[in-house]
Amino acid sequence: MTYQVKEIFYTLQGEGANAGRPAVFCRFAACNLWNGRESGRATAVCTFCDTDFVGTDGPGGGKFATAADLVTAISATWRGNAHRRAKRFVVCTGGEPLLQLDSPLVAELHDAGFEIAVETNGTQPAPAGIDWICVSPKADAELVLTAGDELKLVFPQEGVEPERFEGLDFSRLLLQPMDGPDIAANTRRTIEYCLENPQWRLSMQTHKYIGIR
Ligand SMILES: C[S@@+](CC[C@H](N)C(=O)[O-])C[C@H]1O[C@@H](n2cnc3c(N)ncnc32)[C@H](O)[C@@H]1O
Ligand SMILES: Nc1nc2[nH]cc(C(=O)O)c2c(=O)[nH]1
Ligand code: SF4
Ligand SMILES: [Mg+2]
Repeated sequence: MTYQVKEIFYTLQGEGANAGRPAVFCRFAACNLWNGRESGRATAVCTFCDTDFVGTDGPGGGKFATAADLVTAISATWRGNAHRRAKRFVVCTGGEPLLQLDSPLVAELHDAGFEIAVETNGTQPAPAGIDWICVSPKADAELVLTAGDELKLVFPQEGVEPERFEGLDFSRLLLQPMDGPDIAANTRRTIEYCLENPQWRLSMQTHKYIGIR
């Protein structure tokens, strides 16, 4: 299969329980919950997206004919020194990565020594073998991925109480303030929610505050 990738870059994971960990980000093009165009935002299933995932024209982006080709590009983007305590780490995101991340790509990434994380909206099944699954449910989208390493709910979302997700099989429950015009108020509300409901922890988008990608 041909993989369509918006961009590939090396940075620190900014969000969630792995925040601060060096990673190659592979941002797959396209999403099933928004077409990515501003004109379509208001009528999309997911309306608050902070990301440009349209096309294959970003840094390191392109169309990759095989899993091996894509892994060659991801490997070339990793620039950490080898160390016994630090495996190479790739975060597959998008757009919606589970529209494209398949078993051959999982196998090639593992063969190249990568630990694989995914950031997903949870509407698609995941291929076996992914090492870290982060699901971020969207209010109006059916959730099919009900287990993983972290559930990271963007907060607040109209019509969604975090409680809805507490019975699912996730190791960590995280709330991430919704970025946009109300980020200050959303951050205060998220902090207050966690203080009152300590089964939830705060996930900040730290990269936005420290000025990295
Ligand atoms: C751009 S999405 C791509 C992966 C996947 N489509 C998803 O939604 O999880 C990456 C992460 O950013 C979060 N996100 C998107 N827009 C956001 C916003 N305005 N504020 C806070 N988090 C946001 C998503 O919920 C998700 O956890
Ligand atoms: N530094 C950094 N961390 C991130 N964590 C999740 C991201 C995403 O867009 O999926 C992201 C991102 O875009 N940059
Ligand atoms: S599901 Fe993810 S990529 Fe798609 S529009 Fe929403 S936040 Fe953006
Ligand atoms: Mg992002």
